[in-house]
Amino acid sequence: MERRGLARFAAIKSLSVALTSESASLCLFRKPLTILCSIMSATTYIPAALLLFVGCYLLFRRFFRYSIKHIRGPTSSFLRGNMRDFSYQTNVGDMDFRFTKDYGLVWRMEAPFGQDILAIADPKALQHMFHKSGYNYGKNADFLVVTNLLIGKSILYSPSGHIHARHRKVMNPAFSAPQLRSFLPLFRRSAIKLCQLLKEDVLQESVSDGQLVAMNKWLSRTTLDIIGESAFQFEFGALDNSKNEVSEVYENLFMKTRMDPPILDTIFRATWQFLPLKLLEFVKYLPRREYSSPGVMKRVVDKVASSLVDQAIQDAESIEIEKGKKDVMSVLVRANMSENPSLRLSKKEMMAQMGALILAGHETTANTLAWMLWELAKHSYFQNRLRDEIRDKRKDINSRNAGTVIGNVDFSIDDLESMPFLQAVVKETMRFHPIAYHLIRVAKKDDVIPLSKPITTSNRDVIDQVPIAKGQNVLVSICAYNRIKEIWGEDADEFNPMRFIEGRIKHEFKVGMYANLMTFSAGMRGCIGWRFSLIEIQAIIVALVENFEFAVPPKGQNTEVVRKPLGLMSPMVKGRQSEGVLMPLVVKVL
Ligand code: HEM
Repeated sequence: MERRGLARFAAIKSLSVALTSESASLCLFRKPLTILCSIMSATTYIPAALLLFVGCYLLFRRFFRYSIKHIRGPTSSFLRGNMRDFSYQTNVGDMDFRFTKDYGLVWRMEAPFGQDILAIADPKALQHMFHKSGYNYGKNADFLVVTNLLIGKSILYSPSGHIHARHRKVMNPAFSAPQLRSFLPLFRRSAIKLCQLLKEDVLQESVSDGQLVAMNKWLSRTTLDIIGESAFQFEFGALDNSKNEVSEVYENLFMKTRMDPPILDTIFRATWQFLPLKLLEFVKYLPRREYSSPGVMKRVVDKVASSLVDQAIQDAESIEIEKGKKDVMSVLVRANMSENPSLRLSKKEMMAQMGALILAGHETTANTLAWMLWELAKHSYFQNRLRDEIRDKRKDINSRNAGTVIGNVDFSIDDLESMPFLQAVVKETMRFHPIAYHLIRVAKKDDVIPLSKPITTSNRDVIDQVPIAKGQNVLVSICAYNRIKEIWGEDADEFNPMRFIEGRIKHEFKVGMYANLMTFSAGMRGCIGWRFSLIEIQAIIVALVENFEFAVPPKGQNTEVVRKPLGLMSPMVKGRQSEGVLMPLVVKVL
């Protein structure tokens, strides 16, 4: 409390200095005050100058560039903007669903210092931004700084279009459909190992009607092992519970860095977009957990990554091994080596890609699976229907293999793809629980964003396009787009996989890369691992539903699950947030 008070005092002090003192330069020329001024300058003039600069810039934007002040939206405070609505929702989407109801598919919010944010869920606007605007909508400073702290300058970081295109070109071959199909046996091995562990080590035989299990923890270990083996032929050994540094630093990473951010921190971050990225690299020295813990993770991943990248480079030089090694990193290293030397990724960039794959491809899939199990636990009818489909397919597989000595005894990609209800459950979970619920983009030049549905402004004008100025912050509401009733049906606020079977979804605009959802984003920066993730999810969910029955814990056991906004939507139990990410389910062996 005391420290917060001091920080608040410092901020108020710097603001008052900015407003009342004479200019810093004049001060330095007055001899008696010189020493005092130079001591004060570091603590007061720098933030004061920053605030003045931000203030002038915002005034300039408001009066001389396109303003979006006429777009309707919620009220906000000048210092905090709408950051409370944004970061302190009980459940991800509470804010977006309320605002789309009040204002339509486009609304205006504010960041600190009255900076406007244009929030968008409109499909035509999203199609324009993600498919028709090239690299005109870049990532914001907050995302760039934090990913750089966490993993370095990977594909996720690349601030400019040409850097990103270079990364993507080298990475694409590792994510081709045939390459990913070859991973299914590996995914199934891990899924079956998870089932064995649950049966043998976790669930007690004496408890016949099910036992409470923190399923998220097991799913997270499984997906970490999978990404280690398939991406780098590296065994994290997370399922075997062998304590390893990587799974330890990842545990509750998003909670440590993103949960309930203090308001001063939010205000501080709001100034980042006005500062050079090089300068912002120094935030890692700030004595706060938000900025120091990503560095700890980076050091741990770098230690593993350095030798793995060296090994992959050595292997790529040997033609024999080249034919054998199929892990993502080996394919990536080979693609890099055949690239024009001036376009090749450096060793540091390759190491950062490893961090990116662990960061983007581990908890995302684990959390999606956790929400899928939760929905199946809540809707036993859907769970039983899925299990029936799996058992029917199992019979087909067994009869296909009958009489063969070495047959294809497990589910193939074709088997999974020919299970319509499984496909529908995956799509509906992706729609209903988009793990990356928001993206923030910044316009790199003036633009006019078209809308599919006109909106009424605060001046009562009806408009079907929004002109914006270079530098405009845009919040892409993935969670709101995925719930638009005109697209997904009147029951869009309910979990119902049948919508994908009955074919009652209306797509006028091509938006997302999978099922026209925005869950994997879209366009040039869309998720490179979407196919990887879908095969992995199917491999795991089929094994779990075939072997276990899932139910939600009985009421009154203090197990109400909420969708916590931690940058990544994470399950937590209301009132037990200090326990970290948690999805408790009653699990029974079948
Ligand atoms: C349910 C699972 C997943 C979801 C919902 C998801 C979602 C996303 C989204 C929304 C983005 C765009 C981020 C942005 O533009 O700021 C993205 C990018 C990315 N994802 Fe995924 N992802 C998932 C799984 C995976 C997996 C399994 C991998 C790797 C094996 C992966 C690797 C990546 C990478 C490397 C990028 C950056 C692509 C680029 O900038 O070109 N993701 N993901």
